[in-house]
Amino acid sequence: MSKQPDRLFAQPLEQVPDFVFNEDVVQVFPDMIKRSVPGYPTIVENLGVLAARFAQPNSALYDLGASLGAVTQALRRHVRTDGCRVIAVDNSAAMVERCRQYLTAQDSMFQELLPVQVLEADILALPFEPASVVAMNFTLQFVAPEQRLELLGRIRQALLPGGALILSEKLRFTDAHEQDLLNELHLDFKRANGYSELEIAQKRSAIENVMKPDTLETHEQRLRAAGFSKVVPWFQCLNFASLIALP
Ligand SMILES: C[S@@+](CC[C@H](N)C(=O)[O-])C[C@H]1O[C@@H](n2cnc3c(N)ncnc32)[C@H](O)[C@@H]1O
Ligand SMILES: O=C(O)C(=O)C[C@]1(C(=O)O)C=C[C@@H](O)C=C1
Repeated sequence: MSKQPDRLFAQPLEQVPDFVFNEDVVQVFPDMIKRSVPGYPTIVENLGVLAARFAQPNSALYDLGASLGAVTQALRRHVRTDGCRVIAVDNSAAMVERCRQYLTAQDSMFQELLPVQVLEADILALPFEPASVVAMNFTLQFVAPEQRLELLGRIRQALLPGGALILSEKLRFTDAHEQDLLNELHLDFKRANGYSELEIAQKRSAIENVMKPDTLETHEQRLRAAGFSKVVPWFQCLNFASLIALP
């Protein structure tokens, strides 16, 4: 994986453009996400552990919004169920190209990894195959809010009995005090990871139009409306959480 440090927002920009997952972001992405999302390494590794419990023989495991394939790798490290294969999907050409390179390098180093297919596609337009595990790690927050329910409904339809959707998201809070506290603590996390006030402020303007977090209650209600029978939060670190949704 690229070890390049994230300095994308270190210099003052006259106008901060909306955040896009382009080549510049790809170069620094592993460093950016680890220094920006509290608990990210724990979530990724345990996604593999969780998936191993829900994986059904001869089924697809999806990694939606795979970026550089960190979750795909965790699935391949932990799932040992016969006949499973991973389908990693992302609509950023730059991400997909680098993801394929990383996965090919892994394949040449390790035997017995699950087969993987990397698709450059929009998850909003993708017909899903029957699947036992669908992982969406910090991807739904980038989908337009009015399209989220329909997407979750299609995922629910594709899920096999005994399977699960694992959904990780940044959260928003209706209680103003809770929102302010967790937001401030998240900024402290970024500061502790070496981001300057300028980097933090410019990144915030870059993502505020493209990333729209929901409250935990909105997630739970929408997952139910999409046909999921049970929603179990399994991880939260500050304002970032991960949920297991059962069909
Ligand atoms: C925050 S990153 C996900 C991080 C990754 N899952 C991980 O754990 O390392 C969000 C990813 O979702 C992708 N994405 C956003 N909207 C998408 C869509 N409609 N279809 C496919 N991919 C999408 C972006 O290109 C980006 O790579
Ligand atoms: O909330 C923030 O400030 C973030 O930087 C979060 C976040 C994310 O949750 O995906 C946003 C964009 C980058 O992909 C990495 C992290």
